[in-house]
Amino acid sequence: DTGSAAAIPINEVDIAYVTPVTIGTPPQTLMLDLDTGSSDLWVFSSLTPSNQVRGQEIYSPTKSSTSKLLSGHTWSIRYGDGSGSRGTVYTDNFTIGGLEVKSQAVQAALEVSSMLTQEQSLDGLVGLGFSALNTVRPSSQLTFFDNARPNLDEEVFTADLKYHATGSYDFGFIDSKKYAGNITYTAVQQSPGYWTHSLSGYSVGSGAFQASQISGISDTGTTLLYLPTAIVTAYYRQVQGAQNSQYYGGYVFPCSSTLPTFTFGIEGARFTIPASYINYTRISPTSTTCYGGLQSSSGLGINIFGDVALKRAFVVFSGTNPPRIGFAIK
Ligand SMILES: N[C@H]1[C@H](O)[C@@H](N2CCC[C@H]2CO)[C@@H]2OC[C@H]1O2
Repeated sequence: DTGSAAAIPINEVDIAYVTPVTIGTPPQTLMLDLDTGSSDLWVFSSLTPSNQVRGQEIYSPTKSSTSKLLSGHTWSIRYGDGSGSRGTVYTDNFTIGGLEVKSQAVQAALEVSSMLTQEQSLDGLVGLGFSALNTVRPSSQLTFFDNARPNLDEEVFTADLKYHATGSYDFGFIDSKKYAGNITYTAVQQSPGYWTHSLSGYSVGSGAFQASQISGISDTGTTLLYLPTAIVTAYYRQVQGAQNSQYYGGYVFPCSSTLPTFTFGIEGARFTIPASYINYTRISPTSTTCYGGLQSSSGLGINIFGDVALKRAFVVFSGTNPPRIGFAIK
């Protein structure tokens, strides 16, 4: 089997991407954030208090003839950005881009944080990290990818996220029309459950490439690129008027400043992020101060290769044994 579905930016600065999925019988369509940085599949639901729902589509298990309560099971998740949710668990038929998993664990939210209530275009998440991170208790549940794997033509899924445009996620096959040249693979450390791998180094603008193993996670659910402070300060030293603002919680600069590109290495391959991706957003609609798409990871305890980096490449998440991750120019 294979599947292929759109990855649609939810706002004009690509803060997150959503993908249409169907749940249950008859199918209920929700727009979910496919997130390689977590491993819970949870949705806004008929059980979510109405004052915590603001425009999201919801999953109603009672309207699905194939839903089953996973009795006695609960879940609770807290994300890196401070948002979170918790609830109960059903199994039901779940489809992404024509690929169906029967009795997928669908975690129905009983409570969501205010940040999630405010994200009106996001109806929930599909965790595509390793199942070891799943928070359902007393027995943890498998991700959509782990459930689908036995039926996939190839044990992979790919992410083709785009800058200010709709991209795609494919399951079970590698679409050679979506990239140029070769795919460069590198080893994944699957413990504790993220797609953890290393960059082989970086360069700022036309500067020399600094070879250095930088370990981090490729996370489609994180908007920006978070790297060690030394790298980030070297980058913003090249930006007129840049400063690390306590007030805005990161590097800001005059929107009119010229930004250098940023190149990261995967083994011997090089991926150059355009300055436009790093001139991420105005700090408010009328401001002339802009917030950077490259920020320091020092507060996170982990480096995160988020969408600002991933949207530069065609990325293959390979569930082979051992797992690996591949990057290609597109
Ligand atoms: N894996 C990420 C997750 O996808 C993010 N959000 C959690 C809930 C919605 C989603 C998109 O905003 C959050 O930022 C970092 C980490 O947690």
